[in-house]
Amino acid sequence: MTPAARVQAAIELLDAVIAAAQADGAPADRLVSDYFRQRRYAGSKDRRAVRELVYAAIRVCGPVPPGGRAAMLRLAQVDPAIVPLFDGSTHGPEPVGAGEPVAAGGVAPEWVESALAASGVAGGGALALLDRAPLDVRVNTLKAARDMLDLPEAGEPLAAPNALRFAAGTPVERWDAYAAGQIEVQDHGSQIACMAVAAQPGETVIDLCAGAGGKTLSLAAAMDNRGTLLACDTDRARLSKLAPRAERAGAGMIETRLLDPGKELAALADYAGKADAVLVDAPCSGTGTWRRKPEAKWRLTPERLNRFAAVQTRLLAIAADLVRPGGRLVFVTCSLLDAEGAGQIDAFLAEHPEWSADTLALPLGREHGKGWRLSPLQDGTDGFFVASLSRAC
Ligand SMILES: C[S@@+](CC[C@H](N)C(=O)[O-])C[C@H]1O[C@@H](n2cnc3c(N)ncnc32)[C@H](O)[C@@H]1O
Repeated sequence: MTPAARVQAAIELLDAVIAAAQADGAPADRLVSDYFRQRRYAGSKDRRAVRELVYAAIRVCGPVPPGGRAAMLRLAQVDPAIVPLFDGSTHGPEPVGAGEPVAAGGVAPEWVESALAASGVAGGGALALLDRAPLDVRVNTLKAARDMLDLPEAGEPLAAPNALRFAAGTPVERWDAYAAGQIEVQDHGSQIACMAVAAQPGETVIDLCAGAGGKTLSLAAAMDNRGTLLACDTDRARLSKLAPRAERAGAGMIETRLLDPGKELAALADYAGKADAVLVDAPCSGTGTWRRKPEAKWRLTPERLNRFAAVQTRLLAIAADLVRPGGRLVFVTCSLLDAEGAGQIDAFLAEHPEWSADTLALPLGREHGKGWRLSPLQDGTDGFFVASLSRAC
């Protein structure tokens, strides 16, 4: 592909990304893979270059752009080398027309930027939400120790005791240590959020929103595979990915339970008031994960945010019924919006006087409201809010 053809391909992909974001369609990485599956003539350098252009354009547009060309013209304002590639060549984009619309810059749609600013995330803190994320792995202590592991590349040891950092794109999933279950890909912030659960061997722990089990596997390692660890989710497809991962990790203790939305407590009646700890890694807007999915900023609407917040409130109440007296409830969202973090905890504590917020002392991050915050700017992690609550005996 010529450089101009790559720009045209990126424009077509951006059109698809913008449409999908507004229709709650496929994520950008899937659209990019599908695009190239139908264009086998594109080589790996072309694919990488087009992908870079697409993601760079998403990062430099704040509000939803009017179209792919407008998004690419915004990128051309930041990277002037792109301007001459609008050359009208056979597979390249048409020359720029007079008065052609250029997408607006910024971090995110204005209302989202305002909500972030009201939550203490503005300026460099907001811009860092769109940084490129490195690749973090967790050494699985059920199978290996960080200091003893022999990997093709030496990773940078991080603050979480089993975390190693590599450059983005490092092919860790092709390494023998990955196949052997000695390492798992997991953001450093996610590893630190799991530390807030303080899961101990022999305990009864419920991961209420386990998804494909990223945090469940970390809990199983902390519990040294001893005790009861129940992984739940309402999404069958996600939860079904956990079993093969658990097998690779040697985490035989994990049980799974598929829940019906609205009937969670009935399905968990055998655990009511019995869990030592319940982790609620709640569904959220994902403002803390824009480093990996920058187009998510265009998916968010005030209505969607309200829906996430309502589900979080409900999940907190469900989790509270599962925790034994003296036990703990850990609430996590990968969002830096207070509506999905500190605000949720304030509302929960106001409604549940028998609960109190614990003081957290995690190796990275800082207090935020009655919980803890990790941020891309200050901690080099995805953005997280974490709170640990205790139920009086
Ligand atoms: C942030 S994701 C979890 C990620 C996962 N814990 C990890 O570390 O990879 C939130 C999950 O909550 C699940 N979920 C949504 N509503 C739920 C409900 N009512 N009960 C349990 N899980 C729910 C979603 O299907 C999704 O997998």
